[in-house]
Amino acid sequence: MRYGRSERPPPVLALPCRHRTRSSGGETRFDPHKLEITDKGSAKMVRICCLGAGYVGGPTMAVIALKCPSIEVVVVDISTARISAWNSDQLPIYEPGLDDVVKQCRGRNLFFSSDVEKHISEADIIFVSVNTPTKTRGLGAGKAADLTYWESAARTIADVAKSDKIVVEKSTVPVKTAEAIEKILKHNSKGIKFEILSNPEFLAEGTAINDLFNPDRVLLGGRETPEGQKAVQALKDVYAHWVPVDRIITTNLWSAELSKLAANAFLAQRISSVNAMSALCEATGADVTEVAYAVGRDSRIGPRFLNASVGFGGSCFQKDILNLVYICECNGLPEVAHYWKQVIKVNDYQKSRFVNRVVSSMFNTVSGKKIAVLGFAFKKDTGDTRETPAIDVCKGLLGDKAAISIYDPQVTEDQIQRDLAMNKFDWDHPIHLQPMSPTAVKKQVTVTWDAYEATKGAHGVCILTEWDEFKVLDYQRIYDNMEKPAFVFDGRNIVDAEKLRKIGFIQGLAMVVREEKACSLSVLRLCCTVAMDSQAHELEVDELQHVV
Ligand SMILES: NC(=O)c1ccc[n+]([C@@H]2O[C@H](COP(=O)([O-])OP(=O)(O)OC[C@H]3O[C@@H](n4cnc5c(N)ncnc54)[C@H](O)[C@@H]3O)[C@@H](O)[C@H]2O)c1
Ligand SMILES: O=c1ccn([C@@H]2O[C@H](COP(=O)(O)OP(=O)(O)O[C@H]3O[C@H](CO)[C@@H](O)[C@H](O)[C@H]3O)[C@@H](O)[C@H]2O)c(=O)[nH]1
Repeated sequence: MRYGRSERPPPVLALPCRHRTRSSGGETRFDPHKLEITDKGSAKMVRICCLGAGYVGGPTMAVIALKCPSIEVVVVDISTARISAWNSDQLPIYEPGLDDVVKQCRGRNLFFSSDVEKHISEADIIFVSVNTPTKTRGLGAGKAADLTYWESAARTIADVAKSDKIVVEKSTVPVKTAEAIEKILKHNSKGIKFEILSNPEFLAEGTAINDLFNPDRVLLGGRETPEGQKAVQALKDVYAHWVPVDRIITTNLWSAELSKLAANAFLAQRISSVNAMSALCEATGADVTEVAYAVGRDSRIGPRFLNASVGFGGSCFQKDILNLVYICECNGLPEVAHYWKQVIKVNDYQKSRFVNRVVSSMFNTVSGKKIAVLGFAFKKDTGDTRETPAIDVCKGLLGDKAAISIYDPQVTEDQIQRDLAMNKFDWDHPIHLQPMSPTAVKKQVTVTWDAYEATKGAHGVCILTEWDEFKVLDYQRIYDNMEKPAFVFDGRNIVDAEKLRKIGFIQGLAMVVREEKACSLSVLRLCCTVAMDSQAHELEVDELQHVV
């Protein structure tokens, strides 16, 4: 469970009491163009319901509630544990600034509830922000998006709706999903009108609140009919409460759906490009940080998303690119599918390259050696571990029989053990539907709440998440308490390589030995090819001898 530091589930609190303003028995009509409820002629508060109280639904709706005090927002979920957590002091996700936003509007115009049907039936605009995992079996397994949760949400909407609704795709979905959803909704509609909009979310975890406050753009796709355009305008009016109108882009439905997959593919492609370059840098003595900087100074390329790393993680990039690959294949575009597949392949290569470097640097075996892992989340400022590269790295090291000691400021032991035991793609299903207890809890893994404890007695340290606190650890203290030779492998390029080298670490921080020295010391070659970084240092011969 992703409950932040504490392993104790948050207390279950009752939903705050609400006073409904809608008069009973009155015929309720929602005019999406005016964005107001007309109940026998009188203006009423707009009601939004969001299905899915996860990393997207929770923060997005909290910000809408904060920025639009005149709109009532209810977030519902089939996981009662998640809803309880949203109603408690310990929110189910860690996101800087989120607590503050929720505190300001929860109980005012922001509510969390398990009563899915009630709130669907009362809402005017329904956001669907449920899981869209990668299919694990059947047609398209391992690539296509599993739309089970989306379809189930659509069927519930169709079943319980009693008035016209705007249904907004917030989840990331394959292009043309709206068409399928329309069929489900309209087939069951009993004369009720549904307008489907695509409004993909571009927030990144760890910066979600800032991203929502100041989005680069808000994308709205709708049908090119008068009704479709009215619905688009209605949703535009919601965002216009705080987003400058020139940042609200409107497109047709299919462009909006595809733009989301395209944006993630482009972002991930930059990371795989720089990671591929990091391999070449290590082979040639170039410094990938310097290369990325020089490349990024070209205004046509830009500096962001060029940090070489142990590989990208997170719930979106891999899933969405696999989905894109599948869509290309289905549309008879194998060359295009192949192109995007390489982004994933390079990412997998980068993770296994990291493991190989650790093992080969440490004299070709980590069996029985304690390896400290600093950082388990897929990036800093989140407790999210979905598809984190740390899972693959730890599994790789465990495969070589290492004893791993993990510290992450936001990830619990329970979560780590579950991640290391879970099958591929299982993590992306609602939490209460995931396997309850991991079948193969790793005895080789310990988890601590302290970086110094994790590194005590270790032979090597792997930095796998770029938490700011790892930059300012007392590395002299860490070194003093480690087995010697002490190795550091920086998978995020965050520590000062030169400083660590002076302390005495054998820096997994890419030490490339000059060929002439290495050839006379061929037995020492294995400790020359270390980690992922940037700086190509010359490893002194006496240091090499010391290592051995
Ligand atoms: N996490 C991100 O940063 C991010 C950003 C942009 C887009 N997305 C996309 O948004 C969607 C949701 O992602 P997430 O990270 O919030 O997932 P999540 O797992 O954190 O949340 C999804 C929630 O939906 C609930 N749910 C499933 N079926 C439901 C139903 N029928 N009715 C009500 N609730 C239901 C689950 O219990 C779960 O709590 C995915 O399609 C994802 O690709 C995610
Ligand atoms: O230069 C970089 C930038 C990122 N990463 C890694 O890439 C992964 C993803 O990072 P980031 O994109 O910042 O976080 P996400 O929360 O996964 O956000 C991405 O995925 C979301 C879900 O679709 C989108 O909404 C966001 O726009 C998109 O940035 C993480 O493991 C990062 O450490 C790198 O290795 N190098």
